Amino acid sequence: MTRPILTAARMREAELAAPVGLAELMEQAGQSLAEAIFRHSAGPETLILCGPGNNGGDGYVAARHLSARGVKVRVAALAEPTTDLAKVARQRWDGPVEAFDGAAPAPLLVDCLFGTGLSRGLEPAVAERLSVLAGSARTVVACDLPSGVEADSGALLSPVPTADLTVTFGALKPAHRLMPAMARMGRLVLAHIAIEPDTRWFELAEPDLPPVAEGAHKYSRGLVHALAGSMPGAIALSATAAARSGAGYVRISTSAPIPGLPLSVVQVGDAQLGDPRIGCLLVGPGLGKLPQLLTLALTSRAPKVIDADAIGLVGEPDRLRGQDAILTPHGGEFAQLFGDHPGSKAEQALAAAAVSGSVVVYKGPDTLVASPDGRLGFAPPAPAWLATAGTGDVLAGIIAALRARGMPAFDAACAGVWLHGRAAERAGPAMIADDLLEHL
Ligand SMILES: NC(=O)C1=CN([C@@H]2O[C@H](COP(=O)(O)OP(=O)(O)OC[C@H]3O[C@@H](n4cnc5c(N)ncnc54)[C@H](OP(=O)(O)O)[C@@H]3O)[C@@H](O)[C@H]2O)[C@H](O)CC1
Ligand SMILES: [K+]
Repeated sequence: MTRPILTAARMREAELAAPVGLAELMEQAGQSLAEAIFRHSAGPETLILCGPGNNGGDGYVAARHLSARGVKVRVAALAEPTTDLAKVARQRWDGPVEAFDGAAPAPLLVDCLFGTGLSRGLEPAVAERLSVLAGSARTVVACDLPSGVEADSGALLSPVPTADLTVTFGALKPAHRLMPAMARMGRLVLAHIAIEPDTRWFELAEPDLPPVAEGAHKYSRGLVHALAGSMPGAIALSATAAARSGAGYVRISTSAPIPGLPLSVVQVGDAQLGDPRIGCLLVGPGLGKLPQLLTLALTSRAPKVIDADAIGLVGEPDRLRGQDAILTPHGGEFAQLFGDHPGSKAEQALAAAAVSGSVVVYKGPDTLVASPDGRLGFAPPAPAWLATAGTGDVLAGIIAALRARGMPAFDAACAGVWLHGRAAERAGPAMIADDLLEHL
């Protein structure tokens, strides 16, 4: 089940359109916050920091529910509530409210200072106090977002403590799955509240892979044709990854035999791109400066994955319109082809998909998959150790295989990114790209 993602503005629209009133939404938010805290740590002495807005309002509601469970709860307010909702929530909290400055630490800290309404960095003194209280707590829980995080871009507007648990409501926000904020979330719990998240942005989840049909043969299971360039090691990684990802048949056209490939990967001298059985072409890994091979690949009508060096040889993004292409750039390749588009990584990925008419896998510690039709997948956190040579070649091979197996381009890219991250988790921190192959 994928988790929906809404920007702060879309969240506010959804809240206003909800079948229940905002007060009821806040009650549900605060109650689920209390529930998640209690499940996570069974209620040690707790200090809840409440800000002036509705994020603070959630805090007062949670305080009431935790106290009703017998938890020793203290509330410290940064300022008096400024919204009607938060004022009511404050009034319904029947315990004392301390001043934020000077509030003593507690084993469990709940940060309800700011959420989606953060408009600038925290005052330095406030950020400093928050960091001291977080540092003294055994467990830090963030309400909706750790305070200081900008909900839509994932930027940190001031120093942000790392939470052990972040509880968000109704839908994830982009910041939950964009760096650097993603690294501050800890375990991310999405609490259900009565809003209808109508969105085509979502977090990638385990894919439904196409079954191997009865009576399948190697062509019907998908033929991946890879074009080798000047550095054969990279395309060998991609081709082996494609074979391990269920392609029925993997073929490499190369001007010289490539050693060390599985015997099941066929090497041929000429590209035969007119072969109607090709399920997906793969060009780019190890290509080097051979633009003629990209041009050759673009003469084919087959679906294609364009990766690595080939991305730098495209020239204008609209050259790819109508090519049924999946692009897999990392940050540098993305900037080279699409330039420095303003806006968040999410907006950049969607703009790139629109202008190129292609699915764009914008890789990084936070990886996005964008479709020209506006769908946007956000990858869950992947291990930092994926940042090693050759892992991009493996990803390109996985995606090419899934595309050749008949998955639509956007679904194949989303599934490939998800599987790639899980394979890295199983391979462990000492992995090199080659190790990924046995975990596919
Ligand atoms: N998701 C849901 O369905 C629900 C969400 N809820 C919670 O509501 C917050 C959003 O509440 P909102 O009041 O819009 O905003 P915040 O509580 O995040 O804070 C905004 C207030 O803080 C002031 N502000 C903003 N930045 C700073 C700063 N750096 N220093 C000081 N003060 C700041 C801001 O005023 P400004 O005019 O100064 O900008 C606001 O007063 C959401 O995150 C959820 O937790 C509801 O519970 C409903 C359900
Ligand atoms: K918060």
